[in-house]
Amino acid sequence: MSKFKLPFLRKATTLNDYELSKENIPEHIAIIMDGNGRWAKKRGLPRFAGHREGMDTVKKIVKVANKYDVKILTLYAFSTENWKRPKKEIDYLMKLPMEFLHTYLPELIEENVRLETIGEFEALPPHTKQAVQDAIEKTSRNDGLILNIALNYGSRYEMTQAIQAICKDVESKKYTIDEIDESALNQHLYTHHLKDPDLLIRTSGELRLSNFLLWQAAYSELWFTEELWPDFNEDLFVEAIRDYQQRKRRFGGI
Ligand SMILES: Cc1cc(N2CCCCCC2)n2ncc(-c3ccc(F)cc3)c2n1
Repeated sequence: MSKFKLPFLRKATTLNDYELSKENIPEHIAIIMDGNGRWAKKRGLPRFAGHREGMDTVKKIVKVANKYDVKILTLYAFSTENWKRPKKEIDYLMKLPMEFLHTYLPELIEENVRLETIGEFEALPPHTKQAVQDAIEKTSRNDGLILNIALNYGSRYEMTQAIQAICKDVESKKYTIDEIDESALNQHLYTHHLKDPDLLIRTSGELRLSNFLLWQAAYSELWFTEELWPDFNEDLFVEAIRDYQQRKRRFGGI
């Protein structure tokens, strides 16, 4: 059960006791899928066993997001900081996209899911790029859930790249310094075509954003759970949405 249960809420025997209001489903949910290594360690398994179990949870949660009519699901699969991990682990992780898509692309197509990615795609290994690019093309005409995978993604890098692009635009007189506003920065982010996340979930009890969507999550509702990503499930997903629906969203107003 999540660590941050809202005390005034009626105690539910099961999450199914709560009706989710259909009209207030968060359009964009972003998830930091944390706790895979700890999941494996708790079971005396190698870390890659946690990543593999975590990949199965991705498949489950994509289905659940579709079931509750979420429009965009952004998943933090590999950060720019993850290159510091042991080579063996990186090599394993860089094969997961191919493995996921080899078994699950037909189902993504069947479920009308459109695959997208954010991050420095070109720096990924050729086999990873090939598998993902192929799946992006094969799902590009789908108009259902957008499954947006953050691969080699880092928010600070994303923002510095955007600032450099804006500086070049000013140098080339595309616009003046006074015309630089929030939308100018938005337009240069990987997520320029997506609405900001309404709800950001992080598993495994860590209470940090870890360089994920730092600009985009400025007004996102944050929801944390002690559960490790491989143990994340539909009940927790529904609990996060129900908590989101209970909160007043003010966007800085009163
Ligand atoms: C690098 C990496 C790691 C990865 N993990 C499993 C989930 C837990 C977090 C880390 C490990 N998963 N899970 C799915 C993908 C994926 C990537 C691209 C794509 F088009 C479709 C699926 C993935 N990619």
